[in-house]
Amino acid sequence: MVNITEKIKEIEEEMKRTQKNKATEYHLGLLKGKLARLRAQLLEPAPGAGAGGGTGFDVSKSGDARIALVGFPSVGKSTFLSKITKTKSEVAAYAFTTLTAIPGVLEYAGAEIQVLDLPGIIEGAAEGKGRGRQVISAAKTSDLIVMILDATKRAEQRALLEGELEAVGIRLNREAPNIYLKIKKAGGMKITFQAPPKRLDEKMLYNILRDYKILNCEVLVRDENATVDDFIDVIMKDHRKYIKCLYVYNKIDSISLEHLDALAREPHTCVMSCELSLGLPDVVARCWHELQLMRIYTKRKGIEPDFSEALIVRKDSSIEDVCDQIHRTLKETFKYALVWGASARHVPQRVGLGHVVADEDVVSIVAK
Ligand SMILES: Nc1nc2c(ncn2[C@@H]2O[C@H](COP(=O)(O)OP(=O)(O)OP(=O)(O)O)[C@@H](O)[C@H]2O)c(=O)[nH]1
Ligand SMILES: [K+]
Ligand SMILES: [Mg+2]
Repeated sequence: MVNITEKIKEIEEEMKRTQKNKATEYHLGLLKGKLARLRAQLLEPAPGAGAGGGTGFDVSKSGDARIALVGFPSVGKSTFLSKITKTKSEVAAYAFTTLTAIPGVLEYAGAEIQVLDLPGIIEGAAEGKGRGRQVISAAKTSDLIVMILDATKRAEQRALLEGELEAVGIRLNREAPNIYLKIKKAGGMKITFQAPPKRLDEKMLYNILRDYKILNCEVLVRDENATVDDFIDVIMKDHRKYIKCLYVYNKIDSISLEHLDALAREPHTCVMSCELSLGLPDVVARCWHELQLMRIYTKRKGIEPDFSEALIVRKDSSIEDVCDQIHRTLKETFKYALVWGASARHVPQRVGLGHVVADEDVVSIVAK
């Protein structure tokens, strides 16, 4: 493991030394590819390795979605968990008060959202410092990362943390690159660009693919702005996770109004003071919004819909997903469904399993 860390350092240093220009472009691209491969290796648990591997904490998923609280020590992660759930996680003024993952349940809009309070991570977490790798593995399993930041600390903390998450393949608030890659058994490499690329060329992709020992494949670059990093992300797609992130600045009781105002205007950002219970409902509402969960109400024939209890489904869910939520075997006897609400073209609309529902639709399933 030490060896991989050293190799990573070596490559990072070589990249720093290498001037960026047309002549070094290919070499830098290759180094980036190597770096990505080594970082992925670092995250594989070593054979026979016990704790400290890339396995996260032993907390099973529950509820409708999972939120991970990630941040440096003593920013107020545990205080936040204790405020928004019934779980009490230990709070103290010293770093590393929390040593493992503490799950709580946030009840909101009829949904149960699991919130994981995690140990603080420090610089170098991605390389295995502290419990960093375990924390990051846990974050990787979440539907939303809530990055808690200390409003009284330097502005760089945010970029530092993002860097740690990036290094292990987490991509925050981004979509997978629009590049198609199909690995084949024979036929050589076929590289096509949908529009003239601005930051890539065929030779560069060819070199990187060869370095990854991918000799037979089909590539279609659909995005003219795609970069080498995007291309490496596509090759490494099994090690990449695209997760939403909400940045939450805590301790605004201790900063000026001007500073607070500037922080609150950053994208994907909320501000709060757990100590003064300021801004908490807003943070929770933003979490709900970012999770993009939908509430579906069911209705039996001849009876008013049941608005007291919603089924919680993910964004873009279909009637099939709704059936699966109700009962494992329901779709076997499914005949059609009637839908009232935003997704219905006329009410009620008669639809099949593939119909995509909208938030707060009312659905009545008709069985064979
Ligand atoms: N001023 C101020 N202090 C706060 C606020 N929220 C939490 N604190 C204090 O910050 C300190 C750290 O809080 P914790 O909740 O233990 O922080 P943590 O991020 O869970 O820390 P670790 O588990 O050690 O990583 C405690 O002394 C809290 O009382 C706040 O809104 N304002
Ligand atoms: K603490
Ligand atoms: Mg804590």
